[in-house]
Amino acid sequence: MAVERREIDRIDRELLPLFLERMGCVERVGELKRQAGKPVRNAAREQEIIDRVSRQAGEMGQSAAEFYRAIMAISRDREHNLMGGDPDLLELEQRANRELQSPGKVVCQGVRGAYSHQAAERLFPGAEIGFVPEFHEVFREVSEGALGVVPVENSAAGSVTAVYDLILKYRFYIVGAVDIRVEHCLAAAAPGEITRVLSHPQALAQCSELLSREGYETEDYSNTAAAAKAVAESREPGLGVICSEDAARRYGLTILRRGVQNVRNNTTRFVAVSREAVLPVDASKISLCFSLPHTTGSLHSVLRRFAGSGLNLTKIESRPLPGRSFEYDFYLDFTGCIHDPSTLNLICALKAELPRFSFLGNYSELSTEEEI
Ligand SMILES: C=C(O[C@@H]1C=C(C(=O)O)C=C[C@H]1O)C(=O)O
Repeated sequence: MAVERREIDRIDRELLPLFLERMGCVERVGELKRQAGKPVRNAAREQEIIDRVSRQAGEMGQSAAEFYRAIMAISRDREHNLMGGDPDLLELEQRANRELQSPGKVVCQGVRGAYSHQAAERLFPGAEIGFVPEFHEVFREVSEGALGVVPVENSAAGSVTAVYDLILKYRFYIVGAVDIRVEHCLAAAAPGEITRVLSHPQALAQCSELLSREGYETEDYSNTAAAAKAVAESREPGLGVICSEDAARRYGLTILRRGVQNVRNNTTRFVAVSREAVLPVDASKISLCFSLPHTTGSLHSVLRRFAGSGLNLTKIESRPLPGRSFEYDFYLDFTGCIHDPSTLNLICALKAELPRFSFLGNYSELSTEEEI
């Protein structure tokens, strides 16, 4: 094997100067494009190269194409880097507030005592919190300057797709995130036998084991905290509710059982949205969105850029574009800080190359553990 390894080393010694020479040419092409105000990416030229090397490489055609796609992605990143990046993003990175100014109004969906309310209090302690019945109303308030707090994902039930659709529609900035432990309890207006239980269908589903074991009748309600309020007001005997302890206490209910959800670790992630960007120096999570052309490997070629920059992807969600057949917007979270020059360069490159691209923010995430 030693002989072959020496051969490989020799080939690598010959490849490296060629690679560097090619990068030198790329830099000169990049400079000419900058002077001419031309975009970095030239898809037709790249396709020509891919077709040529695939043909010339015979049965290794596919692998050669893959190899050249990687080289060209590296070349484009170099060109973007030399061009200095997207002026709007560079300006935003420099100028955006490093800290959230004292939050004025904070708005969430539901009523007092809802899990959204807990999330808003964790994110913005001491702020004035308002409530609206629907998610789209939260976004409308944000367009008028409020901060919004909305749920995006539950560890058992998955993404809240209606909220992702609004995030993608409005493209406000995400300025914070928090994980809230969803600990349901069974409560009633007074101690005694329960026969019927009100709650949000999600909460009833999350407590299905207890409900069927006890043979309770169930009734859907718009919101867990609103159900708690209704039970407190009705005082109907035998009527119970599945809600948070906080909501039960808030509406003066008697807690009959705690921790009644099927799964012990049930967590919902909330994000804070704002019209204004806030980019703390120690922010650790970046969100962005874009759409992709319907071509083989288009998502892969984007994801490879993250891997190549050593960035860890934590979430990807695709949502259909309204009014188009099977075209999608992608929403992405990854760990990173926009103030890191190589990360900023990657975001600028993606902005220049991807349709419908938006940088949605850079923030830190509060975890449930910090609560205990
Ligand atoms: C170098 C260029 O810029 C980009 C990189 C390419 C490459 O590495 O071969 C090809 C096309 C462009 O997308 C160029 O336009 O030739």
